[in-house]
Amino acid sequence: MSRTRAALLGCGRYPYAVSREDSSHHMRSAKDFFAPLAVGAPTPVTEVPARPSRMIHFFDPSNPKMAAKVPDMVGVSDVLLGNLEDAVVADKKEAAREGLVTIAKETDFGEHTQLWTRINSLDSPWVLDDLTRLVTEVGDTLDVIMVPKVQGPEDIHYIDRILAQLEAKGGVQRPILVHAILETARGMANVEEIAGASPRMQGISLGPADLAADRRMKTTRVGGGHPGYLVRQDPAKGADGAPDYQGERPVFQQDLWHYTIARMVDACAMHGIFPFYGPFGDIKDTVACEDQFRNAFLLGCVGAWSLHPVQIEIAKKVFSPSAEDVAHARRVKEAMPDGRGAVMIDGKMEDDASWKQCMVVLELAERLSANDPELAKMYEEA
Ligand SMILES: CCC(=O)SCCNC(=O)CCNC(=O)[C@H](O)C(C)(C)COP(=O)(O)OP(=O)(O)OC[C@H]1O[C@@H](n2cnc3c(N)ncnc32)[C@H](O)[C@@H]1OP(=O)(O)O
Ligand SMILES: O=CC(=O)O
Ligand SMILES: [Mg+2]
Repeated sequence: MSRTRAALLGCGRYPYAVSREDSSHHMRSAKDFFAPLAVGAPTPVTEVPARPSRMIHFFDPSNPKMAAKVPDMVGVSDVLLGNLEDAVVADKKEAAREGLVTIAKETDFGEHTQLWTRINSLDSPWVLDDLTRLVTEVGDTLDVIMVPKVQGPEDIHYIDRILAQLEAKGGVQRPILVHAILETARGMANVEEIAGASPRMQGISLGPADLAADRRMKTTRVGGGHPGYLVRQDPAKGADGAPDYQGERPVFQQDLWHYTIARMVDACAMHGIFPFYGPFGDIKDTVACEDQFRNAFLLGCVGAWSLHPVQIEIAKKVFSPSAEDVAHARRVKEAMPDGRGAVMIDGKMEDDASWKQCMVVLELAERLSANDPELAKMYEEA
């Protein structure tokens, strides 16, 4: 804040006055960042556990058919998420919440499948009961709470404190982590602060549907590309040497979500949390779904949402490194065991930096294959 503006606002204590532009007022001191926010709450984690989360499979706990499928999806989906927010109609909100409590109590999720929920938005009439009921009843079974329509770090601070209070009340043994959906323009502008707002932050998902609406983008699709978002090749020259504007000109479709995903990935990487692509609404278009997921994977995302059982397999395929990439990474590691220097492999230069790229692939492959014998076999044979 300028001196003049501080004087005009009547805060003569400049430079100590805290302005809205100064983000430091959002932060707790570094020393107490990892202290519990309520007496009796579990100690926050200092590092987010890197559990396989290639797909976050959504189900509606108020839908008996979907609920009945949950036990069979344990071990199939890395994450099962009981959705309470959008897609669950208002008169089913309580049934969905109670359905999720029952599922959490009655299902053995084993070692490899996590249980998440997506609560209603913070301004809704349901969210307080969502949190109170779930955390005190099944808090030890819930791994992550997904918070929709997060606008800024203040939303995470609210969730952080109330979770600590409820964990203490319910005797929850380990902290429940928090995942934010990036689906408002303000959330987008604050994405770095959201990512670093609490030690509970596990990750962020892109929510392309709500984000498109909030930004007033003119697409009615749920994620994926758009044929109208393109660049066109220059016109060829006609017989007279002038541009032939009527001739055929190839067009190249561009990625509508490139900026958003890339920025989200940077915010997450900077804070040691995990980025995810969100929903792909065209369930029947499994090819384009795979393309969208792969774009996100290549840019750094660790997983995507699955809205229908058919999308689980797509995510598994895309978010597990390919056998070819694993084989290449191993060759680089063998050629440069300590990751230093420069070598040629198949006519390509490899050095300290490309060695690190290879380590990213190998570490992910190792982590995933520890839970998945089929994948382990594929990598072994690669
Ligand atoms: C866009 C912004 C967002 O917030 S996205 C996140 C919110 N939306 C959701 O969670 C949607 C979840 N998915 C669904 O509601 C359904 O999959 C939709 C898209 C409506 C399609 O359902 P439906 O027409 O029944 O598909 P289908 O006939 O091919 O289903 C075959 C069998 O599979 C079941 N199924 C369907 N989806 C799920 C699911 N997500 N989890 C578990 N089971 C699912 C169906 O019930 C059907 O079962 P059955 O064979 O009849 O016993
Ligand atoms: O919640 C997800 C979205 O795309 O909106
Ligand atoms: Mg949404």
